[in-house]
Amino acid sequence: MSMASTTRDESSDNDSTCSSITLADSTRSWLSTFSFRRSSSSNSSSLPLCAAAPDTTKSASWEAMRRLRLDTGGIGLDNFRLLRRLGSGDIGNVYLCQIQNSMVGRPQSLYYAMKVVDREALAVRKKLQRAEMEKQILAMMDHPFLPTLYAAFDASHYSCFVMDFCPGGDLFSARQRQPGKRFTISSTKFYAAETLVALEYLHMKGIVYRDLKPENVLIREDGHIMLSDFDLCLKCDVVPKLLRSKTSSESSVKTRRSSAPSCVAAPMHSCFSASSKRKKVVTTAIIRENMDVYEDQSQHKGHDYCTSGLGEHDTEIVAEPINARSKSFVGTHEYLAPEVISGNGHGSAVDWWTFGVFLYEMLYGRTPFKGENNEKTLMNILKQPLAFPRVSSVSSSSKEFEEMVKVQDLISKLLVKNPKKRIGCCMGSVEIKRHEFFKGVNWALIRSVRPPEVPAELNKIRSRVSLQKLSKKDKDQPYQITHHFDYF
Ligand SMILES: Nc1ncnc2c1ncn2[C@@H]1O[C@H](COP(=O)(O)OP(=O)(O)OP(=O)(O)O)[C@@H](O)[C@H]1O
Repeated sequence: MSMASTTRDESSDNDSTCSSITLADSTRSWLSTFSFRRSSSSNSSSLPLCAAAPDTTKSASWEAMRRLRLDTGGIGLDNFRLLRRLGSGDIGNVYLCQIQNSMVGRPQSLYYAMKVVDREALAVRKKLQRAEMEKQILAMMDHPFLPTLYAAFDASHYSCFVMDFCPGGDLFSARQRQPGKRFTISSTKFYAAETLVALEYLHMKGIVYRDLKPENVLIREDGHIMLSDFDLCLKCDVVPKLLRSKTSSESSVKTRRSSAPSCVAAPMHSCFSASSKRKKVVTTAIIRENMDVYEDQSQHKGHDYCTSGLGEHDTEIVAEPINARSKSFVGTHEYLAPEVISGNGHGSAVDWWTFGVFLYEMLYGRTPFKGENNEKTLMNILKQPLAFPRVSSVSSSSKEFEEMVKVQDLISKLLVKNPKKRIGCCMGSVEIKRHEFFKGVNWALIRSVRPPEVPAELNKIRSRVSLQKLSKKDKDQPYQITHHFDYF
C-alpha cells in the first residue's frame, strides 16, 4: 500500500500531560442544563436555552431562495454576490455569498456558503465521482446538524452548491483557541453529542461518513454544529430494524438484507489533498463498495453486544448500515480505522472509530496514535495499545475526574481495533448514547442547549469577514469568481 508523507498543519503541543481541564464559564451551562432540566421541567422558561429559535435563520434562507426561484424562474450564479473565499479543499472552493442586491426586496442580511467545483479539472484528476457523491449526499439531508442544500446549479463546467454559512469556523481552529489547545470535558461532551446525533442521522440514511475530524465539524451562527465535507461517504441501502430484548422477543437484531445495494463507488485512483489541512487520503485499488456486504452477517446475528444494554421490555429502532462494505483506503491518516488500513473491508464501524479519535483529540489536544510520519501513524493505529495522557490538574476527588474516567471508558470502547468488538458496531449510536459519559443528555432537546461558544452577532461577523477590510473600490465591486476561474 503506498503512503504519501503528509505534514500536519498544527502547532499544538504533543506533550503527554494536560495542564488544565477546567469548566469555562461559557460552557458550564452545558452540564447544568441537563441536571437543571431534569429537576425543573415545569419551568422551562428559565432554562439556559438559545435566545432565538434555531430554525429562524433557516426558514428565512429557504424563503429568500423560494422567492428568488419564483422571480427568476431558476437559480444561477448571476443571482449571487460572492463576498469572499471561505476556504478551499481538495475538490473545490467555498465562498461566502449573498443574493444579489439587484434582486428587489431580497433580505440582505442572509448569508450562504457556495461550494464551487470545477468539473473539468476534477475529471482530469479523476475526482469527479467525489463531487457527485457530495452532491447526492447534500441533496438527501434534512437535519439541523447537517448542511441544507438551498440550490444546486451548473455554470459552464462548474457545479455550484448553495448551503448554510457557518461563521464560527471549524472545531480544529476552535480547539487551537482553547487554553492548552484542548476543550473542557463539558465542551467536548456538547460537540461530541451533537456530532453523534449527526452521524446517527447519516447512518439511518445508509451513509457511512468516513471522514470525521474536527476540521469537518463547522460551527453555525448559533454555536451548534454542522458536519461538512461528504465526498468520502460510502452510501448503501439501509433498512431500520426494531431491536427487542431477548426476553421480549426470540430474535435480537433482525438483519434484513437490503433489497438492492446501491453501489456508489469512490474514485479508482490514489490522490492526496493539496490543501494545508490534515490531508485526506483516497486510495482505491480494488473497489467493491457494498459488494461483499453479506459475508459478515453471521457474526452480527445474535451478538450479545446488540441486546445486552436493553431492559426486559425495551425495544429500540436501530438503523446501523452494517451492510455497507468497502475496501477503499480513504480518510485522514490520524483518523484511519485499523480495518481501513489493513484493507480487508470496512463498514459503518469506521465512524465509531473516528468518533473515538475525535473525542480524544478534543480532550487531549492531539490524536492517540500519531507518529513521526504517516507510515508510523498507520503502524501505531494497527499495533499500539491505547494510552491516555496524564491530567495532573484534575484531582481524583473532583467531578471532572469522574467525567474523565467515564469519557476514557467510552474512548476505550470506541478505539477497539477489532471492528466487531467495537461499541456501536451492531446497534450504532443507540449503544453509544447509552454510555455513562452521556448520561443526562437530553437528546431530543439538544438543539436548545446553549453551546459552549456562540459566534458573534451577524453584524460583527459581517464587518470581520468582509466589507470593512476591503478597499473602497472592492467594497463597491463584489468579489468576482474570475479571480480564480477563467470562465467567469
Ligand atoms: N458552510 C460553510 N461555512 C463556512 N465555511 C465553510 C463551509 N463549507 C466549507 N467551508 C470552508 O471551506 C473549506 C473547504 O470546504 P470543504 O472541506 O467542503 O472542501 P473540500 O474540497 O471538500 O475539502 P476536502 O479537501 O476536505 O475534501 C473548509 O475547510 C471550510 O473552512
